[in-house]
Amino acid sequence: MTRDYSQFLPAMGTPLTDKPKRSALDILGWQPFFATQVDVDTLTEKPPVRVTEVHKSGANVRGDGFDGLIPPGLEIAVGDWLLFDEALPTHSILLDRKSLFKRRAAGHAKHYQLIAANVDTVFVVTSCNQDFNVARLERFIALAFESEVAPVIVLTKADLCDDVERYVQEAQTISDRVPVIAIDAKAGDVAGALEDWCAPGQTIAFLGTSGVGKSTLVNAIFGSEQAATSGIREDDARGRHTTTARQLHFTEAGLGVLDTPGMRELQLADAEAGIADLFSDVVDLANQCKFNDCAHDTEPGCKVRAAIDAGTLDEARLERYRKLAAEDRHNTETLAERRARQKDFGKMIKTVTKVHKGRKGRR
Ligand SMILES: Nc1nc2c(ncn2[C@@H]2O[C@H](COP(=O)(O)OP(=O)(O)OP(=O)(O)O)[C@@H](O)[C@H]2O)c(=O)[nH]1
Ligand SMILES: [Zn+2]
Repeated sequence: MTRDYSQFLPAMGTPLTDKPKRSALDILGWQPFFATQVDVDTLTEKPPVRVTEVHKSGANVRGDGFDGLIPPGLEIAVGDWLLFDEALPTHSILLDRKSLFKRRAAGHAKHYQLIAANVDTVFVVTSCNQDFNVARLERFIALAFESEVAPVIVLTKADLCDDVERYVQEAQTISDRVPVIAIDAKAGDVAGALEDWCAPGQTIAFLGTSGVGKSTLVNAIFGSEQAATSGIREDDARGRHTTTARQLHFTEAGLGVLDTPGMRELQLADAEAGIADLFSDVVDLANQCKFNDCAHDTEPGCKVRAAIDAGTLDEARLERYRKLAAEDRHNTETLAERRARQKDFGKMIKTVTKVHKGRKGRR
């Protein structure tokens, strides 16, 4: 008997070691973090779906063999995972988020707009030119830390710069937890440079000011697929208005790419933990100062000053930390809180003036 071994042999042109096939859910970014929140019975009853678009009129969700709209009513962000209740979609269960970008809603109340959930990596993009600004990079990185998303600094336009290494080195001083990549986003090997963070099942997003090359990077990642993707968006195949939609696109391999206008307007607010995380060296020193309310100015026993004098802490960095923390406090305060503080301050001034006058009178 002659057995047919051909099935064990690689077909022409395919690699010898075929990678295991990924499930539809894996390709949508299903990870152990989510799987451990569900038991098998629930999984079959309420299959997981990922939110790929959020509109005023509802959300688009995708799962294994499912791609459709659900009505509004759930507090969800693009990137969220739901245990889908097909009969009563608004009774779907929201799974715990790995990460969340949110934004202060307009108005005065402490209300948030959810921008994107379950992003794994955010590329903080700037260029090797006058756009490069350490304080701005720190702002974006503090935001990423606050949102529990791992940041990577991408320096574009390396092809137009004579001294790329200087930019790379300066970016590397920001945090030893943030990798730095310099690249020509237009003609370089973008997929290769970013591959460590772009495995199938991962979800990525981009932060950066206008013109630094975010779209160029996204186009490079999608390659020839992009034409089809943007074609659907522009034609608005389902007859909906999609310009302000928050969308999550997937490459054929299963990399989730978040393309949402809101990401570009992210403010620094409620980012105290993220800032403390990025400047943990300064915070640690400040905690060792002799006085709890040390202003790190001329106080005796100030560890921050001592570090500056010893050359282990950069004075400019301390100043940037102060500014960032102040910006965060300012944005975090509601208008009512600000008024109350100003009123308190006004009262204090009055009291101080009174006391002062009283003292004068006694003399
Ligand atoms: N030479 C060169 N040009 C680049 C590079 N990256 C981006 N560009 C160019 O810079 C311009 C702006 O790039 P975009 O990708 O549109 O920038 P963006 O960050 O998406 O800008 P917004 O959409 O306004 O937020 C385009 O003309 C790109 O071709 C690069 O690495 N090298
Ligand atoms: Zn101090």
